[in-house]
Amino acid sequence: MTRADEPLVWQVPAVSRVPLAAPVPTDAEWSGFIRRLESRYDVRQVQVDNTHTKSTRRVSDFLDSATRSRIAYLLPTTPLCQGAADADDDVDDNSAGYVADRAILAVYFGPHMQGPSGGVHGGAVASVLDACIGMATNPLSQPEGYLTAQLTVNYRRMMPLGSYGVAWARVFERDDPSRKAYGIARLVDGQALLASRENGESHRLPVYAEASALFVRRKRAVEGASPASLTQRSRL
Ligand SMILES: CCCCCCCCCCCCCC(=O)SCCNC(=O)CCNC(=O)[C@H](O)C(C)(C)COP(=O)(O)OP(=O)(O)OC[C@H]1O[C@@H](n2cnc3c(N)ncnc32)[C@H](O)[C@@H]1OP(=O)(O)O
Repeated sequence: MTRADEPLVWQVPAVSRVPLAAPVPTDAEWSGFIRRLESRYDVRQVQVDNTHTKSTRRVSDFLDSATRSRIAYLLPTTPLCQGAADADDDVDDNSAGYVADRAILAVYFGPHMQGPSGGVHGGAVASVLDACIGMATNPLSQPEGYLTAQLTVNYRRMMPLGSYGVAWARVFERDDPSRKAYGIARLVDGQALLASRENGESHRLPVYAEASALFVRRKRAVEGASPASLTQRSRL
């Protein structure tokens, strides 16, 4: 066997596990965190159909599995724009005209999202910011929905592994004739955010990353798709 025929063997040094700042939250801890966000920010968690049995599924499965389901999408209870559905509307009633233009995405960055030693992978951070702006742009996951055309991420500080992240996004411009929507998002430490809110502090929290994005609406709806199932529609 010549040297060229030898199988390539990667010499990977042993990697020691980085101790996390906070252990992976239990179900109770995670839902407690989400309920606190809901009450402080007048938002409600969107219940997504993640059963793989319906064509209505619109949840970002990739993020759901990457975070081991420690991810939550939250929308304002009071839409900013006109045409909001009445709070008592039936779930199937097309959720008429709900335009949020804002969204919050809560996520726990666990060991499976490691990038640099002790820090969250930049791709994971970008995905979270992208999904958050996507949610604000198209909160009902309409089938003729928006796709990311451009995403720019500014990484300001390394997000430590083992932290609760909260991203908030805002759509600041929609140009319907050209099917464009422009949005921004920021990622902060979720526990620091809640603590400052609950203590009535007004100083600005450190931003770990921020993004701006251009979303473009598809020309045609995707075949067979319909709006996402919002099982707690009446709470929005
Ligand atoms: C309730 C649900 C709960 C769960 C929620 C989970 C939320 C998760 C959310 C997850 C979200 C994750 C989201 C994802 O991960 S989306 C996945 C990643 N993105 C993609 O795959 C997109 C791929 N690209 C395309 O499909 C097409 O290129 C698109 C659709 C984008 C445009 O192709 P289309 O043929 O339709 O466009 P057009 O040529 O008619 O142009 C129309 C206008 O747009 C302008 N333009 C177009 N492209 C660009 C560009 N790149 N930069 C700047 N400008 C651009 C263009 O100049 C024109 O403007 P004007 O000249 O008229 O002024």
